[in-house]
Amino acid sequence: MEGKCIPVIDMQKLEEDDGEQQLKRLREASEEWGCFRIVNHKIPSSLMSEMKKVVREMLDLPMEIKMRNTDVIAGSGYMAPTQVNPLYEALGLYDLASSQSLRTFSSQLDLSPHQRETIEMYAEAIHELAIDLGRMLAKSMGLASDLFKGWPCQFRINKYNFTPETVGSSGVQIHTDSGFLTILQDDENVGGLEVMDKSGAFVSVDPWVGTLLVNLGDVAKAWSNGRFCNVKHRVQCKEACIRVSIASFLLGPKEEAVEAPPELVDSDNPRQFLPFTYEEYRKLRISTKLQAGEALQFVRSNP
Ligand SMILES: O=C(O)CCC(=O)C(=O)O
Ligand SMILES: [Fe+2]
Repeated sequence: MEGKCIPVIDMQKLEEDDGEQQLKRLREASEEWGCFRIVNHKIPSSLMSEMKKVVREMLDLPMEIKMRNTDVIAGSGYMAPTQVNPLYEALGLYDLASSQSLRTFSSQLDLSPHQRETIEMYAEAIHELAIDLGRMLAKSMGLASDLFKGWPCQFRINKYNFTPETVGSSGVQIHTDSGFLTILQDDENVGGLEVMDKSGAFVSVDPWVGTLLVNLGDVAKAWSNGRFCNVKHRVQCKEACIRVSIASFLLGPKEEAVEAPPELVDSDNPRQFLPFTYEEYRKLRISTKLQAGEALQFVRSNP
């Protein structure tokens, strides 16, 4: 049973004064898996299901409207199906904490007031959760501060056009997420997501309504001086149903470089990565087509 394998973190317990045990679990999950489910988070399930409804409506818009969702940073806008991932398409919104960006996105897609409002509420709640999670991850490493405030966040709304003919084929190729952390609202009915464990085996992630999945990305690996795992994952077509997911990425610092805090560097743990900006790193991943964390080799201190 897959659900047994992915660690589960209770957000409510984490926020309690005596949350030491949960913090330890969080650190272990981040180091061993780079992936965990969160339960008892503050996002109302009604908001999650309303957002999913709105997202489906947006993905059902005609192609010429979806094409208006243009890039703000490299690769942040609409992605049509390609030869590599023919079953996959995505809409994107950068930066979800900016009301101007939300307005532009909504106008480009001609969204209704209700759709706009739902996206705004969801963006606000997810952003708050991402910052909370960042604070807890820092705390789990013995660092207490709001290190991740002001880091931009991006939405990616994914649709997988699975049919009976495509069962067994790939929805999205193996990759790591480039940023610090991802909060994924996966499809509540349709499975297909698989994460790689430390031994290199893929573990299926079963749908679990009302919970959210967290993945740590390449920036988390660099920021933690190699301690956190940037989890490799992919989506496989396992059933002939449309699959929809909402990924919210807390990317990296806007202008400053990604660097491990000095507390995480000592003679036993020398600095593993050179400072780099998130934007440089994102471009590097795109230009090298190295999507599964391999691009980190170019920013290693001792290549
Ligand atoms: O659709 C999913 O469950 C995963 C999507 C994903 O990995 C991503 O958007 O980076
Ligand atoms: Fe991903």
